[in-house]
Amino acid sequence: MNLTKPVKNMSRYLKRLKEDDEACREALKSGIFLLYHKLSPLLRETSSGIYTLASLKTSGFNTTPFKLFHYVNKRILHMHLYICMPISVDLEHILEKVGKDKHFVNESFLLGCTDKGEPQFSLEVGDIDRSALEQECRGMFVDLRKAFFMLPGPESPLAAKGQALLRWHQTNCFCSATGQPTIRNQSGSFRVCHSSGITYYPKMAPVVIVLVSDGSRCLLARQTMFPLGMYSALSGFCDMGESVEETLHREVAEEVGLEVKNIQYSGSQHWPFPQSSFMLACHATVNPDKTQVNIDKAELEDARWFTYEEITEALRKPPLDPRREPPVFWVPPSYAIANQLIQEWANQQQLSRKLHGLK
Ligand SMILES: NC(=O)C1=CN([C@@H]2O[C@H](COP(=O)(O)OP(=O)(O)OC[C@H]3O[C@@H](n4cnc5c(N)ncnc54)[C@H](O)[C@@H]3O)[C@@H](O)[C@H]2O)C=CC1
Ligand SMILES: [Mg+2]
Repeated sequence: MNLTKPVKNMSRYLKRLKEDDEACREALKSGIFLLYHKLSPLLRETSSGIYTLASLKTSGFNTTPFKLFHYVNKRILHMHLYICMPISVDLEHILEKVGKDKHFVNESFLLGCTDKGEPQFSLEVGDIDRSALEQECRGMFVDLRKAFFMLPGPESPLAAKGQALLRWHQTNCFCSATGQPTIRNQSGSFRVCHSSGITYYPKMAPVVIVLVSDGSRCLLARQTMFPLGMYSALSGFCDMGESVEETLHREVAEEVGLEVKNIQYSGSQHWPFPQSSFMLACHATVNPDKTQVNIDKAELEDARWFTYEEITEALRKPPLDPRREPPVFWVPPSYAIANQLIQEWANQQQLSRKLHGLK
């Protein structure tokens, strides 16, 4: 069975790998592996100075994305050209060199599939000497928060998913009912306690994130732990049994003392921080004559209404460069769903301004 051939029905194929241990072990032989050291993903710098997730193979060939830059409307678009480059050493060989048995790859977890049908896995190598491995793999392990700023857009969610799955398995090795070890299936889609019969599945914590508008301004807030100058949309974890709408009303009332209406769903995103959050993004409005914020100082450092002009200027700013001073006011980068909400709000404002003959 050649598992690297393009697969017509990717979802069915992945379902099979998730559920069938034998098929998953077979897929490992032709898989692509993302390595993590203490949950930090392995990145590689390409010849053009761009960072990418280092993907290793067991078959002696390595897929390396090469990127071209393209300017459209003053925005940089990354264009990926995937080419197959033979590498002198493969993952099994590397693992052997750093003292690991080649069967160590069986400890990987299934992440998904490339669009060419190649199965992707994440593997934690935390007990291996970090610098020896970095040297062998010609890459470096980078903290995920930092990696998010370095990786091209489409690679960040994959890096996040890989970390989330590894973290979940690391923290669910024992059954909370019996204290007995839990055993994973080959793909890592669940763990079972054979003593109690309980099956544990990887979990995400639902979080509602909402951009509140008063019609001409939007409300952004910052927590003390945010990077200097960054303001984001309001957010909060769902309590047990709550609907998205209930969480949204409660969080806005708790954090800024406002009453919202006209809730509109925008989109969702898996977010690896603080553990594994499932962000549900919405827009909502307040009555324009009831906009006085009453900040809960235990949760937020500040919350302010921002004008269309302030928002469009913040959106125009280039991605944050960690080597430079952060700007006085900036919004979360494009890989965060908060940015999508802010962008949508700005587009909506632009449209209604045009309709009213404003600039
Ligand atoms: N991707 C994005 O665009 C954004 C993502 N976020 C994420 O949303 C998360 C939640 O937003 P916050 O305003 O901080 O939530 P929040 O307003 O509910 O406050 C956090 C507090 O809630 C409690 N809590 C309840 N359930 C929890 C759980 N399952 N895990 C952790 N803490 C829990 C803890 O006491 C914690 O200190 C943040 O940690 C952040 O990573 C926040 C803004 C933007
Ligand atoms: Mg909050």
